Amino acid sequence: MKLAKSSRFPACPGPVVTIVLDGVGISPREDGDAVKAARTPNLDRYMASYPMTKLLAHGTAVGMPSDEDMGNSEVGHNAFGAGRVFAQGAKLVAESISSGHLWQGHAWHEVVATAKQGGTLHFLGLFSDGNVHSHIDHLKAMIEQAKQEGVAKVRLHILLDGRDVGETSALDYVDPFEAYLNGLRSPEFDVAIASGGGRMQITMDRYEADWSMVKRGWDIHVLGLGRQFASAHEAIETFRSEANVIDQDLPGFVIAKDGKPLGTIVDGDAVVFFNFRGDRAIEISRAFTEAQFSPFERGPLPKVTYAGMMQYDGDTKLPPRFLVEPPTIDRTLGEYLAKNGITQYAISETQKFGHVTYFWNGNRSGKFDEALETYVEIPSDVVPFEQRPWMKCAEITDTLIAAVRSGKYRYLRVNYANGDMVGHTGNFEAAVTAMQGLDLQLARLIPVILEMNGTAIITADHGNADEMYELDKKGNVTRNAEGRTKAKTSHTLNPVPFVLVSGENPGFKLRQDLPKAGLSNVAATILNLLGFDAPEDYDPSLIEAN
Ligand SMILES: O=C(O)[C@@H](CO)OP(=O)(O)O
Ligand SMILES: [Mn+2]
Ligand SMILES: [Mn+2]
Repeated sequence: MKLAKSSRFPACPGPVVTIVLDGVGISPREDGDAVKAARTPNLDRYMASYPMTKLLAHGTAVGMPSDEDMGNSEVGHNAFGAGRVFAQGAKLVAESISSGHLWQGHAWHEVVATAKQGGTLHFLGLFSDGNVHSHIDHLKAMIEQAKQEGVAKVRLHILLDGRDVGETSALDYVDPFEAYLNGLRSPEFDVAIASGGGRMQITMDRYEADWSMVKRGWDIHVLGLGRQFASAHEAIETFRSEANVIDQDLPGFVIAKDGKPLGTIVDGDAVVFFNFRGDRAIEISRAFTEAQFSPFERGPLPKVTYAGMMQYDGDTKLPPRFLVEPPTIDRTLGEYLAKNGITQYAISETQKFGHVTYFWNGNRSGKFDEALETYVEIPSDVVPFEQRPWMKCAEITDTLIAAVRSGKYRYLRVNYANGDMVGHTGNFEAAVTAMQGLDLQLARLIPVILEMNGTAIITADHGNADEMYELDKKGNVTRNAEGRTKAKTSHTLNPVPFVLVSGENPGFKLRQDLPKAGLSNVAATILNLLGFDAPEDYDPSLIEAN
């Protein structure tokens, strides 16, 4: 994995720093765009006075099945880190189902065999067609296949979305799904929703930001401990009438009959966690599979056959049993740099820490070279982010500036969570504040990078804060009965900025002949800035020598 010194690009004399503004895209429209509405004089100045282009950050450009699919942090950071586009989880699972490959694997056979010995087959995961973490079609295909293979009892544990799909769309999924289950049910096939709750309340924590979420999920799904309802529909309507929360924040619920939960998880059962994306799947997978486990009190661990939709961590091999082979993201930028003696530094706050480490390195939680790599996590607040839209951007910047000044690192990367995490709340004012907080940090950080003779790349992994209003099919802003705009909490399909901030006469310019450039073109660019030629099969660099 030796990198060739470039004959065209001299190595940047100072550090090269990639700044990922998570969820900051470039929208073609004005209304509902918190990025444009925010007063960001510094970002505006960098965009106006340095070489800038737009990068594709959604759809096939990042390995999603179609160009209707928005981007997300996993596919975005995988593309940054790998310098190439790999078919991603969403696509691999869909293909594995349509080819029938999934049903032929060991994992599926073991799951079905367990259920046919008298266990219940449980499916647990994010219940929408967002295609960021999961897709409801994958769930349906598995239920139908289980029935066909003679499984007698299936229970569903549904995590309500409202983050990758409309903020209050849960019933649009639940109601037709109940009708679908009615069609499948027979004297030989008992299938029902057993528990659920909002994805930001239970089960889907990530990067150990808040284990209490996973504990709440465990109690609901496994132990059947929680507020009881006759149906998911009733639970959703009741919670909505009691508190003004969007789907992702709905509390957990247990479906019960005569006071008895419909589907606790017990010895001899099989459990499939049907999300393909790993960050928010790792903690619950650990809870189901680790014999020694300290993050929370599980009670006696039920002996179940547990399978993940994919293997979520290539380093820890978690979970050991999985239905679809994850993409083989190899020879990443991080690995090349490590093998060529280049020092690296990665920093973010908890909510995005794994994005610049685990996702960046092709879904591996470890390092390539302990001695050459420093990873820093600034603990995130555990509050609704519309209450603290600045999040930890100032603290991240304090620490990053010290790292840049130390001169110890040739290549640094940072993710600022604000545009994304606050964008997901659907709160327009908070998203504007988030962008303004971020702008102040750029004004602190960039001059230090330039003072150290370095180069900064300002970019993003996908859009989010750039569209805060839901649009109808014709592209018009939707309004509720009182005439207020309806919030859009999900990512967008918009491109993202790529700004190259360096000292005078850098010796290179942006190429003009790459109209379809995307996030995967960034890695080769970084290698060129560090004075190396990129590997042959990396997507082309965005710069050319003067
Ligand atoms: O919060 C998340 O899990 C996703 C949206 O589902 O956002 P991101 O891809 O930016 O991490
Ligand atoms: Mn992101
Ligand atoms: Mn996001």
